[in-house]
Amino acid sequence: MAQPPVPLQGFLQTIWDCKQQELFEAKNKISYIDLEQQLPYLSMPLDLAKALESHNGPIKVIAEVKRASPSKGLLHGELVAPEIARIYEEAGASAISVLTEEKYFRGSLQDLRDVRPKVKIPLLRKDFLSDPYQILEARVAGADGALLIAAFLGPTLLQEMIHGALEFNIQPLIEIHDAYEIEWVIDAIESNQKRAKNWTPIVGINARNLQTLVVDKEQVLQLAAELPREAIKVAESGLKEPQEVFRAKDVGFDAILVGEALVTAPHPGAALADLVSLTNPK
Ligand SMILES: O=C(O)c1ccccc1NCC(=O)[C@H](O)[C@H](O)COP(=O)(O)O
Repeated sequence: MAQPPVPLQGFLQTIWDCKQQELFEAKNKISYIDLEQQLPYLSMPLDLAKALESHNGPIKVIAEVKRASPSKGLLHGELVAPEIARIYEEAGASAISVLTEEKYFRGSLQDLRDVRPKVKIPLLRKDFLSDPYQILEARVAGADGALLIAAFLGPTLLQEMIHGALEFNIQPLIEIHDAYEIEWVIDAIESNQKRAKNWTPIVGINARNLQTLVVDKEQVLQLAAELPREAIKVAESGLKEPQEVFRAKDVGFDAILVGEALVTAPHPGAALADLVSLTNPK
């Protein structure tokens, strides 16, 4: 099995090993070539970047389908992915993130397949991806975008995975969590923009350090100014309070990604509608 391209610690090392095993099994079940043969029968993905661009207007919300998490355990064990996805769309989500990781988040690619025909907004495959095969899997399952985590991939594999995603018309949400990783992202964007001229990069700053699982929301706000100007900016993790959403908008984020606060709310649709309307004066 492949070794991580950069030294990993804590949760990221654990999940690397787990995903390598899963990848090995998936490739044995269905080959890359068999997946690729399905491409001509798929419709073009929806434009995730366009859906998230705020143009300095109201902040957009990516609502997450999340049953469990490594940091909190079970959040909503009975959650039915296509049902909550419909609720999210009706409540004003601009896109939906579907966690497909099985062991720690209790998600699946089947969730993505089930959600796709039920909503008309873009879908993001949220997982720990390190092989173009998984991007192809995402595309075939109906995703429009895929999360690529800089800390998990390191600079070289990050560039290659972005390239792979763009080849399949999947828009990457490139996730960083510190200033060091911003350099990798800038390099990856520059090298891929030479190949994909009309590509609008989407960059997420995750408040959660994925090695330690510690959440630092202040750091996210400070890092926003360091991101490339042309990038669509997404603030991720731990967001719940109106004040946090206003501050995210003030420092230039286009969108926020919210999971736990929605799936644990008594009425996820109402909780999402509140978040969506906060920065929307209408
Ligand atoms: O949520 C976790 O505990 C977690 C642990 C390790 C790696 C990733 C993790 N979460 C993935 C995410 O990025 C979040 O699901 C997403 O940003 C939404 O966050 P939240 O609103 O705090 O559920």
